[in-house]
Amino acid sequence: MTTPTKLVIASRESALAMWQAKHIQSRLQALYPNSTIEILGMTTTGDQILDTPLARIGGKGLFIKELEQALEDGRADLAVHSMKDMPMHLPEGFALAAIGEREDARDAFVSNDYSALDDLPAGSIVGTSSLRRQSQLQARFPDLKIESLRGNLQTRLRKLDEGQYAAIILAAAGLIRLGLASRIAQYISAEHSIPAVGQGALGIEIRADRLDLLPILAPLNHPATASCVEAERGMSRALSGSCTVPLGAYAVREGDTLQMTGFVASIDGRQVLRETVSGTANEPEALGKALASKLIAQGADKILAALDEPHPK
Ligand SMILES: NCc1[nH]cc(CCC(=O)O)c1CC(=O)O
Repeated sequence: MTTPTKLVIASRESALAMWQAKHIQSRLQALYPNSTIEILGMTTTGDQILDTPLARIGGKGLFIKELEQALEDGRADLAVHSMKDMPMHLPEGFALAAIGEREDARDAFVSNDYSALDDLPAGSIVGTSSLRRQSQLQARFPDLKIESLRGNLQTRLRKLDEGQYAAIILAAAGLIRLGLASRIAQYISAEHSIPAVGQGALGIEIRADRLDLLPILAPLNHPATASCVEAERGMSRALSGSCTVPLGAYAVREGDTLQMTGFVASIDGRQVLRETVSGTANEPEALGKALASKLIAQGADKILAALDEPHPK
């Protein structure tokens, strides 16, 4: 392997994306002290459309397309993403070079007035644009009112502080990384709110033909996290999941074994299917598929098909 003279990291410009890019920059700088490691910040379509629920604007690809363009043009060598924002199938010509160690994967309850979900009075307005969070929350608390909440982390916190919501639900990982863990009133257990596929993990994307980068980036891969996230993505792929369907999966690795829970729900949370599997960490994708098959046997395909039918508004 030749040590690179220069590496350019493409990143979105939100505070969290920049934290993630700088984290990878300092890891690379420590590995390759004689190289120049730069960050190329850019705005994506997903950052610009802030008033529409993600499920309606077509999902995850919107946050990564401009970064992939920079990889394509050679303006950047690698792009850093939250694995949660990565589509289940990368566009032709791109590949994941590494998956970094997972931060806390749980969802967080953030409120200025209440210290736990159980304390919210009936009718309270909770902000989230995630169908996954919405369906799991409504299943437990049918009397809460869910309202859309978009924007980067800072924007979402500001909207909470302005009083539009009694509480909001965010990924704990983002808050922790930005030094905002003190805003978390309650960590919601993965039992109660199964996290999004890949939540809390970072992905390093490259152009598929840049084989030269594989050995350079390999030390950034965290094998235990990678097997968990590949298993979760395997389930989602088998159910053709995107952020337009209420679905989640969470795998934990112990030794050579993965233990994994997944769910599929109707948006109102009235139907929630949940299954658990465990198996070898060597074949994570297959384990994810096995979990999907168990969910399909329970009727997951019918729930997902119903989501495709036109519904009001
Ligand atoms: N969808 C936006 C997004 N992408 C990644 C994170 C959080 C950090 C992570 O999962 O790595 C967030 C914010 C959130 O869900 O609150």
